[in-house]
Amino acid sequence: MPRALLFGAGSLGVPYAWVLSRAIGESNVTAVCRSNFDEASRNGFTVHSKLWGNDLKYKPRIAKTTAEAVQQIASDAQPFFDYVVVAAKALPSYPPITELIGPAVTAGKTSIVLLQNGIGIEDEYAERYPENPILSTVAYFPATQVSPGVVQHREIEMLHVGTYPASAPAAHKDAARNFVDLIKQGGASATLHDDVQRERWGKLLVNGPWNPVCALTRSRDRQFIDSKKPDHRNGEDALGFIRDVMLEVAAVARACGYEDVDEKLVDFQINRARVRDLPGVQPSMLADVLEGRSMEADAIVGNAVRIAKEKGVPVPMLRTIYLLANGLSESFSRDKVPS
Ligand SMILES: NC(=O)C1=CN([C@@H]2O[C@H](COP(=O)(O)OP(=O)(O)OC[C@H]3O[C@@H](n4cnc5c(N)ncnc54)[C@H](OP(=O)(O)O)[C@@H]3O)[C@@H](O)[C@H]2O)C=CC1
Ligand SMILES: CC(C)(CO)C(=O)C(=O)O
Repeated sequence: MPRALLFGAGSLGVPYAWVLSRAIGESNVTAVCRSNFDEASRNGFTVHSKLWGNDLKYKPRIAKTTAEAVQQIASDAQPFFDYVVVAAKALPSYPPITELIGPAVTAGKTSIVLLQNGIGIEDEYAERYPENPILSTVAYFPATQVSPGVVQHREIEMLHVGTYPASAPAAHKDAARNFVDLIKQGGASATLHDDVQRERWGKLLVNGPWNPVCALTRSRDRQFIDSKKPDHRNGEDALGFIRDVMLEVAAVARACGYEDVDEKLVDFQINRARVRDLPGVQPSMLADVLEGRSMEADAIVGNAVRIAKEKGVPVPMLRTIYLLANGLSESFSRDKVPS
């Protein structure tokens, strides 16, 4: 049976590790936990899902570090991990996540699965682990850890999976296919892509504007839409602004060769939020702001602004919300430094 290690046991990681535990058994899943270590060690995890059902409980192995996780399986018949699933936020840290997962990555054997939003996040893993399959994924899965080890999920579940880079060798392509099969065996939806970057850009249409705007306004998506409906006095409307930012992201995607990230896809993505019931979805960056935590400003917005600059695509609105979101995120770290 394959073995999987979860690094980042939070809103997204906990439900996907539940899916993996259904496919390979909870004893073959290990979760590295930080703030929810005590709770997870005592009671395991619980997922409440509008799609999969409430009170879904499971108890994988729990470790404080990847080194401890490796130690726990050292005397087993298969003493290595087939998958290291990274579902921590894509934030700069010291030491970096690429290094923290090191003890659990066996050269040529372990697939590193990036369960993270954003664009341009894979390079550091591909550089550090050139012999390992890097599986880049895009999750449509609105979820929030509501108390330690307990996650609430609503509305939609779909995982898009592909190798990084798209031109990876055949063995890496096989690893991506096997991972998709596991997710499906666990009862969730997954789609394999030859080039998953197109899906990353398609999702960035959503996260690029919604995550920072919801964080900056402390509003869920539908709440922000309702904050300013089209108005005869000044003609401004909140949803129209989001659409304009999405069009900037789409222009960058097209400059990278993804021609079908177009106005039609923008309208599809914008409609998903428009038809939601109040209060709407809480993007992960809003969850961070409400907890006073750093936000993925670079992974989700800054990298797109940088790529736009390289390609000569003007993105004035995206640049503005990037600088504001980055400033807000930095303020949380500043607050933590004793004066
Ligand atoms: N939430 C959502 O609805 C969705 C999120 N995403 C993306 O998924 C990724 C994960 O987001 P999300 O699940 O919301 O984030 P969360 O903050 O809910 O979870 C991240 C987890 O990673 C843990 N972690 C971070 N650093 C370390 C470390 N050094 N050692 C051990 N554990 C660590 C955190 O622990 P601690 O609690 O101690 O900080 C936390 O449990 C992000 O890229 C996000 O953009 C994508 C789609 C939907
Ligand atoms: C917007 C959402 C919830 C979509 O799944 C997401 O990706 C996030 O919270 O970062």
